[in-house]
Amino acid sequence: MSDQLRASAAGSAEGPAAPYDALLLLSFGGPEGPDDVVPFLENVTRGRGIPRERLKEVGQHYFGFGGISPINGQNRELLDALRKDFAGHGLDLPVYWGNRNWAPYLNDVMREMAADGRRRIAVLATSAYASYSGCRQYRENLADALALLVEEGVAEADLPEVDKLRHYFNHPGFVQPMIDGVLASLASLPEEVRAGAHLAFTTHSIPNAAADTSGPVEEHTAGGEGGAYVKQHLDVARLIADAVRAETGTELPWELVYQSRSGAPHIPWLEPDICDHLEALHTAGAPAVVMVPIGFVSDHMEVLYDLDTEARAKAAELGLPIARSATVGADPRFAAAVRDLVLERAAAERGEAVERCALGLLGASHDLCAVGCCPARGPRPAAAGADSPYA
Ligand SMILES: CC1=C(CCC(=O)O)c2cc3nc(cc4[nH]c(cc5[nH]c(cc1n2)c(C)c5CCC(=O)O)c(CCC(=O)O)c4C)C(CCC(=O)O)=C3C
Ligand SMILES: [Fe+2]
Repeated sequence: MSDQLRASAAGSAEGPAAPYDALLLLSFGGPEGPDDVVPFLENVTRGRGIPRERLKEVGQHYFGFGGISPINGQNRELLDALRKDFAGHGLDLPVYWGNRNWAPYLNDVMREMAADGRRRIAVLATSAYASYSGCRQYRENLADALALLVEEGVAEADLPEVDKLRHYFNHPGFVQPMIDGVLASLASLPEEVRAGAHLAFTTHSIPNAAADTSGPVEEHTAGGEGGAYVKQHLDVARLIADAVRAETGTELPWELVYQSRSGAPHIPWLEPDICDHLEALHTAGAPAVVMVPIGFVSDHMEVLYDLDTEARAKAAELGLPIARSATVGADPRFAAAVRDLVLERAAAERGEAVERCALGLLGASHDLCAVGCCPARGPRPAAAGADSPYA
């Protein structure tokens, strides 16, 4: 693009989202057909030390659904919802979408945004909580994409600046749709078991060591207690359980459990697993269970296979009535929450005082990840944090 074009595009950041001139939806990506499955899994697990057996097994989960992960379609729906919401509120902010592990790849979208003259990009990751996989790894992906642009000849001074929006696990636009989902799931259970149903809040298991070092250094723990990752999930679980009690007048027992464990068997990951939990609940005489996938933003493969296929089969085997509540997906309240996060951060970056919307006990999460937040196993550059090599 000519310098003149770049200058006029760069000057376009005015209005309530200034200094931002674009929003990037940054996600995981997933295969869209049988031929994509193996290369996708290779992208995901490169250098991550996942046993072959586990990969074969996960490949079968995808092949069972025709090799198609629902995640890309769900992100397209979220893109539509965001564009509708922005347009409906007079917010003139282009929305781009890029993934870590599958097309449209982040690297390509970053190149496109730079060519379009975007200079200051707000980034929304499709992960609501702190963890290496859900936060720092995305920041590393952003740094890699910027490094690639430099390799391709873009001057460092011309690189777009990227800011990752704060964790939104406790934003009402994320929590409220899940509360409604749990109420709907409860209503779907046979009436005679409803009042005694357990709420099984579930999220992705991660290695205990990664959980312990999740979030800012001051929140790190030792011995598998779980750091910010577990603390944030417990806050959301409590919020939803309290709201359900307020709505139904019944206090339902609840637990936070885990799913989708990967890695080598000798390395400890967060437990208990949802299937073991269902068995324990059944043995203890629980009449029914609602699985609440608070760890996920949409009903992607982890939800479709690990909960809707595997855990449901376990419950059927036990004769345990079960329901699974919806993730936020493209709920308009979530789209509105994203707009709120963009405007909040924009105002903060302009140096204005901001009111930050957050439920629960933890308060709004930080804007900028400090040095040592969710550390990687080895040193790798990460953008959009205090340790970023970029401006
Ligand atoms: C915390 C977390 C989230 C939630 C936050 C977020 O959403 O980001 C998440 C999401 C997702 N995980 C996904 C898929 C996979 N995750 C894997 C492996 C791993 N996930 C991990 C963690 C997380 N993962 C970890 C610590 C590993 C071990 C390898 C490593 O240390 O990196 C593997 C390899 C095979 C396996 O072993 O399972 C696959 C295929 C998909 C796409 C689903 C679809 O296609 O619909 C999504 C949204
Ligand atoms: Fe994963």
